[in-house]
Amino acid sequence: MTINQNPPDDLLALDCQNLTYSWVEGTEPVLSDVNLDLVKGDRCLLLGANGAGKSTLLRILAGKRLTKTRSCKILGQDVFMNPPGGVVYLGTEWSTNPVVRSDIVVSHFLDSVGGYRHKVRRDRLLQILDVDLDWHMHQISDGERRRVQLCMGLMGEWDVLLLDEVTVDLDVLVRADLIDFLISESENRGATIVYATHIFDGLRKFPTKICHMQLGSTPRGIITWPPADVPASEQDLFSLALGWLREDRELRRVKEKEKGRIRGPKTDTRDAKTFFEKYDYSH
Ligand SMILES: Nc1ncnc2c1ncn2[C@@H]1O[C@H](COP(=O)(O)OP(=O)(O)OP(=O)(O)O)[C@@H](O)[C@H]1O
Repeated sequence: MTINQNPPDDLLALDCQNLTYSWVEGTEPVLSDVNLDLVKGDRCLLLGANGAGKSTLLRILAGKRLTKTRSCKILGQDVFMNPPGGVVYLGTEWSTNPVVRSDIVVSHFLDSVGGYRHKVRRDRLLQILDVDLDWHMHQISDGERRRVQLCMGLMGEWDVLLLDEVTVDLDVLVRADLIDFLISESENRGATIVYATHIFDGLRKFPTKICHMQLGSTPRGIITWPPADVPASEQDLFSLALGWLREDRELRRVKEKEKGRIRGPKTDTRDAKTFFEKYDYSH
């Protein structure tokens, strides 16, 4: 595998150096010395275990969290102090907002967020995402609501897209068409994408870069994908992720054990006995 090194500055879409972040000041950082630099047109897959820090990183890149380190730029601009235009962040929390679950018709909803300004792209996305403009937002499924979110987020001409596992509830056909659309956006317009996901089905053609997020850091840097030194038959994202996540779990266990923390069942069973004595499950 080859590591990406020193891209020219004018090509850099995303430049994040030694980013460190703690949720609560003075506590152990959840992100530590994270490095992520991508050139325009890159499609980067962010891989990591639950809790590794992927969402935290994407939210920081989207300018939603203030960090003390001033080392995070998109298209040459500080993501928090001087946020660049053309950045779209799509996360799962959107669908829990009561507004997007209210009795509003999809056509009105999309117009209210500027859909009329992007009619050609909006109509193309309506096709790809198989969205009915007459749906009512409070009467559609989670996956259908997700498609409306994607249509809303993608209809403008974004330069950088930060996707946080928003394809998990799409059916496989819509997901495959969406992946093709994203690939064409980066190839034809030089748009840059960072995509955090745990699902690797149908992603073979997607990444040009891979970043392994391990317990809040990026020990492997940015890996160019597909790797020139690995035969195509062995370029399996699922196996790669499985190997990395096993390694992460071992490392995490060692670190937690040093702090006296252990996951899973406790060795002392007194609490469990008390629990079963207290509640009668025989009927
Ligand atoms: N609001 C919060 N306050 C404090 N800690 C938080 C908060 N949100 C997340 N964390 C912690 O930050 C760490 C990273 O969380 P994050 O959501 O970034 O992980 P992730 O890699 O996106 O995980 P997943 O794959 O499960 O989505 C976790 O240990 C989590 O417990």
